[in-house]
Amino acid sequence: MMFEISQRFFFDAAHTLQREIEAEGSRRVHGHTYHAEVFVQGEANASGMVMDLGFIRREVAVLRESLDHHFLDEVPDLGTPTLENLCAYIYKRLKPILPNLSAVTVERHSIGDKCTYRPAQG
Ligand SMILES: Nc1nc2c(c(=O)[nH]1)N=C([C@H](O)[C@H](O)COP(=O)(O)OP(=O)(O)OP(=O)(O)O)CN2
Ligand SMILES: [Zn+2]
Repeated sequence: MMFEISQRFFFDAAHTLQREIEAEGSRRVHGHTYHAEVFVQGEANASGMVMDLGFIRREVAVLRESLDHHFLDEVPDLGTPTLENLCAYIYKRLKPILPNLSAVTVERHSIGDKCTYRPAQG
């Protein structure tokens, strides 16, 4: 049987964003609380687990340090601090440690924005 387990976390960070609409506030330095979730797929092993969620939580905590209370415009390898690039950044950081990482979501609850990155199969 195939399962998908996940771990949620949040981080607070500042950024600027150049936009064609609603541009004024976005281009000034401002902050958000981002809510992220990482998903790992697989069969359950002899212990009845796809993977110990404690292991995922530990790796997420290390990754979180690179984002929480940071100015996202200056985070190396992130690029323009959009939800899309945050998903890609988290995926690229965790994939080598979590080979069965199947998706990453990042959202801003305050405004209802959400992005999901799920790599193409194959
Ligand atoms: N495809 C995307 N579109 C937009 C993104 C994105 O990441 N990907 N991001 C934004 C803005 O950052 C988002 O709408 C928030 O706007 P912002 O000016 O940063 O803040 P607000 O004051 O509008 O929201 P609060 O969270 O209430 O502060 C737009 N499009
Ligand atoms: Zn913003």
